[in-house]
Amino acid sequence: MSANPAAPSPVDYLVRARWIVPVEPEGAVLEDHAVAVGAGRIVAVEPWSALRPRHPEAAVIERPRHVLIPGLVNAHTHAAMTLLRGLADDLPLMTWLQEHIWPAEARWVGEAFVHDGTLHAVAEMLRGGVTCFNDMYFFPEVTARVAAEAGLRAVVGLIVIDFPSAWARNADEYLAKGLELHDAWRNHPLIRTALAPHAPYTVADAALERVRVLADELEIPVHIHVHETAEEVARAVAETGERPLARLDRLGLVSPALLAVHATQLTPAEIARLADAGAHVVHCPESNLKLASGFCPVQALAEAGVGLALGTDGAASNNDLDLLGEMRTAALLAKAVAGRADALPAARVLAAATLGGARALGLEAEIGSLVPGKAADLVAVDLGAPETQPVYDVISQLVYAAGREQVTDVWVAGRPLLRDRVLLTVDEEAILVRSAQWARRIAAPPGEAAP
Ligand SMILES: CSC[C@H]1O[C@@H](n2cnc3c(O)ncnc32)[C@H](O)[C@@H]1O
Ligand SMILES: [Zn+2]
Repeated sequence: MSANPAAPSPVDYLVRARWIVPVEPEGAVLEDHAVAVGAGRIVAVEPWSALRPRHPEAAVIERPRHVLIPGLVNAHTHAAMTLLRGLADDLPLMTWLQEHIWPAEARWVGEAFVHDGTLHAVAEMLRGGVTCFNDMYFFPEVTARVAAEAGLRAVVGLIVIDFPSAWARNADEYLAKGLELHDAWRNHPLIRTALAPHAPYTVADAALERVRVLADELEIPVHIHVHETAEEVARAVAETGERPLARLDRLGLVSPALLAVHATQLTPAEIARLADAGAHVVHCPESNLKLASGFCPVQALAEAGVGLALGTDGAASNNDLDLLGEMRTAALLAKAVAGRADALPAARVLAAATLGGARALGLEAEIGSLVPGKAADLVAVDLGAPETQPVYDVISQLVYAAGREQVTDVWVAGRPLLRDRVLLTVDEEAILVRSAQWARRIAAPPGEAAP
């Protein structure tokens, strides 16, 4: 595969790996191939024996025990919540949110919290092979700045929620500030925006209508928690007679722009409607399991042709930002839920964690697979350790046996951000010091200063 043979593009370096899994076509495995990278883009993915003679001057990065995959796309998270990891565990969603997380956020969330928490998340995600994350949190301009400075991609949520926070007082102000943010970052190569109304139960119709109009006008995605639990749906039906997804549909939000996060409660008619509309579901299996929220029917969604992406959710409900691990959980859980061992096979779940996320975020032309012309967002995973040997099937090894600690190198737009497990653009030690300081303050009893 080459970009355009008539006009050869300049090549800066070649990454040669034992295996390359380009994700397009799904399930393909290339042995002893290399990716040629020029000006931050993939110029070619070809056998080493063909590529090297054409680019004898190019620098070479050899990864002889590794598989090279596209950067992972974490399609739903709240990055700054790394600072609340482990604060409140073993609770159901609404108790967790209302009695623990929202009070903690009301007390602690500000620019410094979002800066330090997001930086911590960026370090964790890069070390796990995530090169793009779709975020929903307060102070999104801080999230955008942290991601841009670290050099990874972020889709930053223009959040809306019907309660005041340190960032905005009401839906009008959330949206006004979101629009400012959208304008400020519109030409940045790594940062995009999405409208991010929190959930049907926290955003009124009037604001959701404005979200729909803005999404159409700006041509950006709409990212929302929906049908996360049976309780959410039952309460909406009891109060309004309408299921939340039906309400979103009535307001014009069920469209190709929709990222429906969680979606554990779906009737066959709702699955058909999501498919018909071209909407996307973001599956967050570990958060759903931990909060006992329910099971997303991924096999039924796949059979209906609904686009599937994968997310970790925040570190306060997961409790990690490990998308490689999330792939494994998703694949295993799908089998248990569908009662079929062939549900969500390894190649399909890898596609969900890469191309599926890229598609949901409107970034398919740019990222999600190793195809000439796309950005060089690459991840090398070392399969040489005993834990991942012997190798019969590389993709199965990656999904069912590999751990994120086997990610050795990460490039975004051709720029190395992790080399031999060392972060190159963020100061890991300083992050850990800051996070420990936050934890001491947050854990201190109210009224007492942190030790
Ligand atoms: C408006 S900023 C995002 C808001 O969402 C909260 N949150 C984190 N995880 C979940 C979840 O699984 N369901 C619903 N809301 C969640 C987070 O704490 C922020 O307040
Ligand atoms: Zn969430």
